[in-house]
Amino acid sequence: MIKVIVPATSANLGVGYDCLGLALDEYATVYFEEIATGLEIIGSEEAYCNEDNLIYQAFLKGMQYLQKNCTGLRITMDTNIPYTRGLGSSATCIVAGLAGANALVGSPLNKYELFDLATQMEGHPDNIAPAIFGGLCVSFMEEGKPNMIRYGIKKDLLFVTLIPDYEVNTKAAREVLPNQMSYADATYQMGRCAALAKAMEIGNPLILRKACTDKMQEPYRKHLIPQYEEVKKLCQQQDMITMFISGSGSTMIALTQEETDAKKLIEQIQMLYPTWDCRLLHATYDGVQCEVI
Ligand SMILES: Nc1ncnc2c1ncn2[C@@H]1O[C@H](COP(=O)(O)OP(=O)(O)OP(=O)(O)O)[C@@H](O)[C@H]1O
Ligand SMILES: N[C@@H](CCO)C(=O)O
Repeated sequence: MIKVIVPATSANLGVGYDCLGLALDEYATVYFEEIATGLEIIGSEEAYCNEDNLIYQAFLKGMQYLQKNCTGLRITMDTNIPYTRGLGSSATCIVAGLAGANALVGSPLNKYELFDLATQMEGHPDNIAPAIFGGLCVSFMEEGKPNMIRYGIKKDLLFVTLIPDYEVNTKAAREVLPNQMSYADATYQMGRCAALAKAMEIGNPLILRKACTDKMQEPYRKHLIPQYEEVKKLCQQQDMITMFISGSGSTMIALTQEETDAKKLIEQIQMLYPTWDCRLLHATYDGVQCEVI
């Protein structure tokens, strides 16, 4: 049996639309076991217990790429990563399925080959890179192939993760974005994106605060999160370094270096929105891990 562990990821970090992504210390564990025949899926929501399951689709893609077959498969999933909330659940499934197939046939593929295959499925590399390599990844596409470089993350940065009780589907959240932006806005964005990555690495709260003001996607997507403005105001009152939409939402992440401030914000949000799931997360350097058990 193969055991695969994949971290949750937060893409964009405000200004890094489709190119920045960070691995967080919340994980999905997926077991792959070859069986005599058929497909068994355990631990996923009922709606995903069929052949359309994204983990299974990625597993099939991996097998097809490796030109291998499997008689039947049991997939068992144990996850703390919420679906369709902006914490990279789709990337987790894709990476798990491909890594599971690879490990089942003796791991012929390296992480860069998995990165390429997984990005083909997800369509953009920003969640896939940290799900595979861990840490803070800057990625870009060249001639249809993903490339990435990894930054460090200052250890004391805390990610206060506020998960609403409703979904925001990535496809829908991409449809609300305009097709073009001006040179002035592109310049605004590039400077902040480059500065943000370095500021995360060295832990510079002043630059993080200024750099994390996005013009490319948050102004359009905030309308999909009715509590966005209220949460943002609360984060400012609580002196959080910054707050951004995680991936395509609905999750929002506030950044702080003070654990007491993080806990206070969580208390306030839980009083206001008792059905939300609030977690205090940290960055992790652990990308996907596979083990034969
Ligand atoms: N446990 C699961 N089993 C099967 N499919 C899943 C599972 N979790 C997520 N998915 C698939 O991933 C889709 C969610 O992907 P989507 O990109 O909308 O959200 P996300 O990856 O959680 O957020 P983001 O990309 O913004 O970080 C679901 O509709 C489903 O197809
Ligand atoms: N960069 C992606 C992340 C979500 O998959 C987006 O914002 O649409």
